[in-house]
Amino acid sequence: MPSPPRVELDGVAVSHGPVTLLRPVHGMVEPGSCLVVRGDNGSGKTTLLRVVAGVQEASAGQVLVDGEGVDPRDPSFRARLAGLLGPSAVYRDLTVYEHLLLVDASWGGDPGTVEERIDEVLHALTIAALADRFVSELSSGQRQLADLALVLFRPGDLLVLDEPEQRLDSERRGIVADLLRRRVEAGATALVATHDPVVAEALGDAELELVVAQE
Ligand SMILES: Nc1ncnc2c1ncn2[C@@H]1O[C@H](COP(=O)(O)OP(=O)(O)OP(=O)(O)O)[C@@H](O)[C@H]1O
Repeated sequence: MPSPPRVELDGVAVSHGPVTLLRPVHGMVEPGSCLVVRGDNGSGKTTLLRVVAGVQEASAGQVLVDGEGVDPRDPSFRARLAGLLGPSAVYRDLTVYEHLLLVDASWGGDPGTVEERIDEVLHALTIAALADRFVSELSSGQRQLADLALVLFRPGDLLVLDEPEQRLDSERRGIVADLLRRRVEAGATALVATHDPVVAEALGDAELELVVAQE
């Protein structure tokens, strides 16, 4: 298995005309570590994570993953990335279980063990009882847990997670923080934006504090 990636934030900045979304950010996320991204509302956490995941372009600077620029269409980058950037797209008529089957098949998971692995991730996230429910009919917190299951089911070793604790009760926030910590320890590099000090403490090897741009 390749080692987890090193991520370099090399003066990454985003603006739209005169509006600054993200002031220049410099930093390094070491392989197998978790960078927690903090900052007030509007400081650019989501924007930074979107640039790292390749869904938004930087207007200055660049993100380097193992020394290479991010290309969201490159199959090897896509295979590495496991991103939570807002609610996932879902099929109205597929269950939680069926969505996980789809993700696993897309990334070449072993069909012989998939049932067991789905059980495991759903139990770990406390949503085993929801396996046969439509994703589109879950409560907002249940939906967040299902979205996390879809992310964790990808084989990627670059986790880019925007407020994974959003809409979760305090017990489940702890459970999610522990699960993510274990995933990093098993061989992943993570960037996680959070407003939750408990999640930040449990997960972060380092912190990056963003500051709201003054126009
Ligand atoms: N599509 C967009 N067009 C223009 N400005 C945007 C757009 N998306 C975000 N912004 C602006 O960019 C800045 C950073 O937003 P961003 O969502 O990255 O902040 P954040 O730190 O994630 O905030 P929060 O803690 O509220 O989630 C804000 O001033 C926001 O208004």
